[in-house]
Amino acid sequence: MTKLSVNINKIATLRNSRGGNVPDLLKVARDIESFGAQGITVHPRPDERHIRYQDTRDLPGVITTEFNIEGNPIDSFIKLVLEVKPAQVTLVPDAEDAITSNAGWDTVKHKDYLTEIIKEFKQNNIRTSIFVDPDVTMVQGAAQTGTDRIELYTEGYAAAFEKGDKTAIKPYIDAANIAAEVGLGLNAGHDLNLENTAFFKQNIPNLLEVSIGHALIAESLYLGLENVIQMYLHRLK
Ligand SMILES: CC(=O)[C@@H](O)[C@H](O)COP(=O)(O)O
Ligand SMILES: NCC(=O)COP(=O)(O)O
Repeated sequence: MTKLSVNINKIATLRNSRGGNVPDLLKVARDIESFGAQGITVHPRPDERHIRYQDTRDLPGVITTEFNIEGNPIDSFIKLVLEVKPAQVTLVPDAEDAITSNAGWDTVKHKDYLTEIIKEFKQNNIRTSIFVDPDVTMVQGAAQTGTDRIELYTEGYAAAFEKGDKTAIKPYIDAANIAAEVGLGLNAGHDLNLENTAFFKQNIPNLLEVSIGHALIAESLYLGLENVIQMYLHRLK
């Protein structure tokens, strides 16, 4: 079975846009779990434009499924993760000014750096995952760092799939096979949605977990809008 971890960054984006507590991030996280999702993912960025560091501290008090914290391991992030002790930390090499994550790690170039950070997280019983492109060398490099898992960066697959190009799955299959060979657990995420997730799951062996946020929240709006408009119309009769 592949677990679904819902990334709630976009709920925080909406909340922050008005400065109050609507929608209530903690309530949404609990609801997501009660609807069956097996995990909650957050990606606190240094500018706290969506998830705030305080959200990350508050969530473990209300959620009961797997908590996954993603981010670039700058000092404040490392400190936060060691304080919160989530089930899993996913290391992502995103620049501070990036709109969203846009590349995986160069696990060969950053081997020593990653090895040191991963060791510290693992000593604190936190499972580690590294965000990587579907590149065999990068997967092999990840194995050298001692990480438990990798997360395959699926933006390339999602973009090609949208254009009708299903051959883009090929490097992901190769990467998944190498991951299994070298003993790495496999996660995936970025731009997965209701259209492209089933094909990905059907073709990728040993897929343990996907984290999905942006599309899932947009789809929830589309699929919920009709119901809510009817409820308003009823009140306005
Ligand atoms: C690591 C990754 O793939 C990202 O999708 C990320 O977690 C989303 O972050 P934003 O919500 O800031 O775009
Ligand atoms: N790790 C990927 C993630 O958490 C969600 O990415 P996206 O669905 O918001 O693109």
